[in-house]
Amino acid sequence: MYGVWTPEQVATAEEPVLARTPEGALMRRAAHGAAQVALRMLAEGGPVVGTHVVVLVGAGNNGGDGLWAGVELRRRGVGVTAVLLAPDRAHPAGLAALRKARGRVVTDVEEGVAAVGRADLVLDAIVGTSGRGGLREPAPRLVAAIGCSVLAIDSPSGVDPLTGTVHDEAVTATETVTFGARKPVHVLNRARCGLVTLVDIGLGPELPDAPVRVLDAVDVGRAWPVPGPGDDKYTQGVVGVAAGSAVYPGAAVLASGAAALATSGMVRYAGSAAHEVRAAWPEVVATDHVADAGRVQAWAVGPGLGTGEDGAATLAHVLDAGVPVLADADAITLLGASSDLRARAAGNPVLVTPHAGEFARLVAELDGEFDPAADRVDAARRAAAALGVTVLLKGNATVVAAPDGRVLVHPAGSSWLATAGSGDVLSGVAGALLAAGLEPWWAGGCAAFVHARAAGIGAGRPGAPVPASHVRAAVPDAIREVRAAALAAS
Ligand SMILES: NC(=O)C1=CN([C@@H]2O[C@H](COP(=O)(O)OP(=O)(O)OC[C@H]3O[C@@H](n4cnc5c(N)ncnc54)[C@H](O)[C@@H]3O)[C@@H](O)[C@H]2O)[C@@H](O)CC1
Ligand SMILES: Nc1ncnc2c1ncn2[C@@H]1O[C@H](COP(=O)(O)OP(=O)(O)O)[C@@H](O)[C@H]1O
Ligand SMILES: [K+]
Repeated sequence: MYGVWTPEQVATAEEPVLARTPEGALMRRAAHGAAQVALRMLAEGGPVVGTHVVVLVGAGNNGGDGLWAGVELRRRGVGVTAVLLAPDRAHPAGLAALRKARGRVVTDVEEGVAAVGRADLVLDAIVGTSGRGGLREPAPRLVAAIGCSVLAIDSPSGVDPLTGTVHDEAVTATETVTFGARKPVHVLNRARCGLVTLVDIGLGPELPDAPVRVLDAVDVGRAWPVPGPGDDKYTQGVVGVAAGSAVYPGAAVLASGAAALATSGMVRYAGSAAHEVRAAWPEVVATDHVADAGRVQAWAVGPGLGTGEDGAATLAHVLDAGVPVLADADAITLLGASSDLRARAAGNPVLVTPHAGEFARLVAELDGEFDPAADRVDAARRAAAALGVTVLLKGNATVVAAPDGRVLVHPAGSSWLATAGSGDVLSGVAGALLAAGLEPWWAGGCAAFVHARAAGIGAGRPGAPVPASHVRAAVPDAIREVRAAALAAS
């Protein structure tokens, strides 16, 4: 597990470190780390001596990092051109050092555009953690001229460091090198950051508890339920899947199957697709109504359920059952439209798994601002607090927010999971984990992790779509992988 800190928290942590280190030392540490990454990137194309790097230098300390990194690159025989976007405000010491190292300094925008066009590598030192809003001219013109690899210093300029949202013209980095701590942009917008390298500049002891965390394979493997010698099918937790429908049985079949593959206890199914579920998964005990389903340790409710009276009655039944509940799809729409159902869920171990559209319906009747497009971590956290349930907001970066404020982010490796039915697979996996006793925040985080890995494995070789049934089929291999990681780490 690793932590992610807000730019504000990182700035606060920097203060005491700045106070006890010689002036400029922290920036030199950061710049040294950036230069190492730049040299590695250059070396991938052959000898670094004689290559040409352009540093886009903004007005703040981010520009200072870029200038000092340029100084180190000059010492390694790299040609360096610094393009100053705000010539009067470029970091004075860094600029003087680069001039001394015989780096070229350009202030004319046309000259800068031409230099960018000839570069082997661009260092984006336009703006870092203090960047706000869209890039101001002339930055967009220079960014638009980039045609080679880019190393973003701290964060890709034009992408909000706190939320990962993109404003107009922004840098798409091949790699990003960051300092002291990862910031939200690095997990919320992987596509813009590329590979992220973290350089230690000694902030560790000064950082508070991480407001956002990211699970790794070892965490997930350690948390995954494994039956012991004394276990039987009941003691491992029985999961009930309340999904439909006879017309569209796919959701029920996908969710039930995923539940059967995720943990080894028992799956019950209740709903109008009982016949189809039984045919596809003979091990699932299927009935038509939740009232006849028998005892379960958690319910996964919603996919294909319908949003009419029957669906509402089913949801009310499972929310009153006194066991953890995973609510997805139609169950989310029903919750959003009924304060009575929301009251039954609040304060209980409930995990809701909306995509963007379902999230909007879920919070429609709540007071306050919930805008995932502006800040998905904040939106999920507020929704979880307001509803008193754990919210897993789906998307390229999945956010899992508990009502007590804990947040996990799972950055997807690719976007192939955005395929019909893959959410039903996630429901089955997460429901099974709830039944096995994981609390909703962990169940959501572990399910999202294994779901994404299953998509990668199910696709076979990377670079092609993966249908939801292949994602489901790859769940056991994904579990094997995280368990192997946990065993290797112990
Ligand atoms: N405090 C320190 O000693 C350290 C700071 N570090 C670096 O310093 C950075 C933060 O430095 P600063 O706080 O000076 O701020 P930045 O350099 O991130 O940005 C501030 C400057 O960018 C301009 N700016 C803001 N938004 C803009 C936009 N949309 N378009 C164009 N220009 C924009 C502002 O007017 C201001 O001049 C970090 O990202 C990191 O790279 C590192 O060197 C580590 C140590
Ligand atoms: N752009 C994306 N990149 C990666 N994963 C995505 C992206 N968009 C959606 N997903 C994931 O795909 C799944 C889609 O779920 P959902 O929208 O409920 O689909 P369905 O209802 O068809 O089953 C979720 O796990 C979600 O996090
Ligand atoms: K930058």
